[in-house]
Amino acid sequence: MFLAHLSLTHFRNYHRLELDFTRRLTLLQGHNAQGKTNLLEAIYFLATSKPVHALAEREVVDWQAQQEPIPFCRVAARVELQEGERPRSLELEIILAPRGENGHFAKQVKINGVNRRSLDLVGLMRAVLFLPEDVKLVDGSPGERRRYLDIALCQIDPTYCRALSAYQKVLTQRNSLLKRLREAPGASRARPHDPAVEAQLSFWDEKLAQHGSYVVARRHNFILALEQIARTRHHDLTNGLEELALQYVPGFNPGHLSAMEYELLRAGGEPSPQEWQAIRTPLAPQEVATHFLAKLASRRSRELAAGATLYGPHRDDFRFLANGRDLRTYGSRGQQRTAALSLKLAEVQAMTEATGVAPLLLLDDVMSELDARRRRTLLQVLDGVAQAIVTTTDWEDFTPEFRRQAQLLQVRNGTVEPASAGPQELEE
Ligand SMILES: Nc1ncnc2c1ncn2[C@@H]1O[C@H](COP(=O)(O)OP(=O)(O)OP(=O)(O)O)[C@@H](O)[C@H]1O
Repeated sequence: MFLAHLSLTHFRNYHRLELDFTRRLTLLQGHNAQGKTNLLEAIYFLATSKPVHALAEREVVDWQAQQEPIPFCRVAARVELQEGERPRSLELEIILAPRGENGHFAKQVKINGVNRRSLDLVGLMRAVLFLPEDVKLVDGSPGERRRYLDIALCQIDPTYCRALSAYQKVLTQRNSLLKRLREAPGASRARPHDPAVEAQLSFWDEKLAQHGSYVVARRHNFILALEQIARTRHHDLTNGLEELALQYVPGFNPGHLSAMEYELLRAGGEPSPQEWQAIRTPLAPQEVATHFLAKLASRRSRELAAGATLYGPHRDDFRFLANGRDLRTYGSRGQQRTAALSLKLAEVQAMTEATGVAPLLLLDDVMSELDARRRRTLLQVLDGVAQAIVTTTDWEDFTPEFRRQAQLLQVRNGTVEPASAGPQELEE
């Protein structure tokens, strides 16, 4: 995968940008608030069709352009998806509703000039993005971690993307049915045994289990694959001091654990080697579906009383453990950041193994937070990636050797120029 050209119009602080990428490694230098993150965000937006921050879609349109009668922004790229393949053009536009009609926008996707759905864009130009705030993956809410898994898996597996979207629709329908039933007069006494109610709920249970079981099995198996790679990365980054483990905590027991093992997992207890073995058993969707349906059937009264779906992948989470301790609770800021970086580096390899094509790696200001050893290890890792675009405020964060190999660009107030006067060492 090679991103050859990027074109931006009215994207955040880029009024207009045409930029060629000429090398495997690109280093973008700029002072604070010049547009380095925005440029990476634009590339990631095109790869995933999702803004970096949930619900931020309309915010990406340049503030100045928002004064125009029909404000819009456009991100386009020319990409070689496979080596030797003809480059494809990908294009994403956000068009805001005319002023006064607040909140509405349209999203338009074109692939090779032809209108397509947003979903068709996902998985073409695959990318992995690391931002300083990714520490939230470790210490933030479960929703942040689920969003991370969904974006990563959608880029790898279109079936996952469809199952997830179907699951979310079914969940909304099922929730509104449960809410209606709870609010109906005499609900708590009569409803659970009403055959019409039973039939309706069974219908939605089937659908929920059908789509949700694929989501659960895929998330579980993906975390197992990520863990294997992340453990090595983390071992290298921490000079062998920390052993990283990832622990998927599904919203119900999908069948690979005993009731006690599952309770221990949810409570965050320290598993024994045998329990770890059980936790790391791969899952098949059919097996998960059976357990999901049984859970829903046995908890029907509870869900009717709550008026909402209480079990399923919308309640999933996962944990980062270093030497057996949960980093969310016990990790220092630096430990949490390193664990998030290990995860992202693992994602690059997992994605390459799953699809046969290496994704684009986007690293925002990654060096400033790492100690000298971690920086050296990261540079070694970058040596092996297919294409990486990396930002920095300071050239000196990167070795002269790295800078010699990289395309050097300077970002200044929404413009990008080749770095004319390179750093001193390079001129020697
Ligand atoms: N929709 C928008 N329209 C115009 N400008 C925007 C928009 N959104 C953000 N900006 C501005 O873009 C500028 C550059 O932001 P960006 O996060 O890319 O900086 P950066 O170069 O990565 O800086 P730092 O090194 O501080 O992280 C900021 O001043 C920000 O206020």
